[in-house]
Amino acid sequence: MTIITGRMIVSDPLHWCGIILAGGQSSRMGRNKAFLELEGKPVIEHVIDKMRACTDDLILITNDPEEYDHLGIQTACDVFPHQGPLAGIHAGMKNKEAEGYVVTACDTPYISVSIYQLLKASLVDNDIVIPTYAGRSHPLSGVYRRNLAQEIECLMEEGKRSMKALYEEGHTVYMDDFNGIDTEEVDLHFFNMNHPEDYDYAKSIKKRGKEQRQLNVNMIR
Ligand SMILES: Nc1nc2c(ncn2[C@@H]2O[C@H](COP(=O)(O)OP(=O)(O)OP(=O)(O)O)[C@@H](O)[C@H]2O)c(=O)[nH]1
Repeated sequence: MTIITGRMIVSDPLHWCGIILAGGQSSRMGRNKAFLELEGKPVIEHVIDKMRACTDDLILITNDPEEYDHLGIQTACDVFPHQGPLAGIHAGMKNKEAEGYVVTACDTPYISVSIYQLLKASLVDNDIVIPTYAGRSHPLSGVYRRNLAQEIECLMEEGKRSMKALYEEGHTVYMDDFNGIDTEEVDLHFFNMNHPEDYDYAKSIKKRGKEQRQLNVNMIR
């Protein structure tokens, strides 16, 4: 894949697959978060569009694949159902061959292609690159190397579901400097929707003018 940065075009040696995690319960939202409408289309379509712009291939991991048929992208089910996001990453790696994986949740309408490009560029000498923001690490916005697939399978078999357990299995680095990316774009990248109020907030973001927007950090993961 070719990456266009602010100043130059660089050739990316890795083949990248995007893994969209959509196997959760959406219990706090009370309905499937992926299909909430924002700006005339469901959140999942916003996510797919952004992921297409920074990967060579895509897979969506859900336990209800028929619901996503009409989107025209490959889907697969968790091999370890209802075990959380790490199981979704496992299923993505199992079903799609790639050298690097870009992960996202299905409830993040405003993810930033530029942030993912920075994370990808940092994977070269590492196995995992995790962004940190507002004092927290965000593994569901991370990038991962294929060589972790076996370790993830072992963790799942041992019933270890924590993303942090995975960090110890490879060379993990954290990124908190988003190098020239607009602060609002960074804020929005880490915005996700868990509760109906988060959805209301998401709808209000684009209605308000840029200068009036004040992202409520408490609403971020
Ligand atoms: N494939 C897969 N994805 C999951 C699983 N659990 C959560 N996710 C996804 O991970 C992301 C973050 O999930 P959460 O918001 O923490 O959990 P959720 O189950 O979607 O929502 P709640 O039921 O309200 O906790 C979402 O995109 C979920 O769809 C799982 O077991 N398998």
